[in-house]
Amino acid sequence: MSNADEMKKAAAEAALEYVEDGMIVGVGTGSTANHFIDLLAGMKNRIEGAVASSEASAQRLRGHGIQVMDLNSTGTLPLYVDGADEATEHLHLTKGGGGALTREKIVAAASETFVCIADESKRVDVLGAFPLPVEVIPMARSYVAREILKLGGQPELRQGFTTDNGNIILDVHNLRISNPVEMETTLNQIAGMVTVGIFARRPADVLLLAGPDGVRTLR
Ligand SMILES: O=C(CO)[C@H](O)[C@H](O)COP(=O)(O)O
Repeated sequence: MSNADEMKKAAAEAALEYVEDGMIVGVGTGSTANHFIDLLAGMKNRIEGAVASSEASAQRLRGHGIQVMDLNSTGTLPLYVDGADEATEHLHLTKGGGGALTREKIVAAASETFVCIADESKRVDVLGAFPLPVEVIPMARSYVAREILKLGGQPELRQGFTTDNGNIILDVHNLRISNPVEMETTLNQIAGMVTVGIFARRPADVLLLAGPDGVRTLR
């Protein structure tokens, strides 16, 4: 494997091992998750359906003839498969590069097993080099930005972007996240904050990390 896209596809392929007959599968968002959706299409007659973490993924799933289900009618999902912007060996993640972090966090929380799929460029020792996305209620934009500045981060409005929930995204630069659980908890307390793109309180259960020599499984 030479390029990042081939590695993303290899990680997605490895995640198919976790799909069992009759499952309702939670499906994430982004280019790696898109590979997973396309591969899942080959098993569509064996699964009951899927819950999508974004309108974009729901559309792609439907395009393959996979039934998209409402999380309110499925109960706990056995499996959630999604990509990440950054991942540590502790399986702490940052997510939300595609702006779908809120629904991703909901589906991850409602799933028994969260399998994260990524190419090795996503592997980091400390989270925070990739600007951390946070979803914010529009009227709280300035207030939340000031609170983030106090924590040492540099918030930047994602221009021209509205989430599936009608909110804005601030991408936070220069935040060194040495204690992901603590930072996630602190940011979560800010009024007007909808979702923080740190997935540490509910980390991945399995990380499938694809490199030039194959896919490594971290648990
Ligand atoms: O969190 C996400 C979307 O909100 C994605 O999982 C993350 O941005 C990784 O994307 P890609 O697979 O395209 O590299």
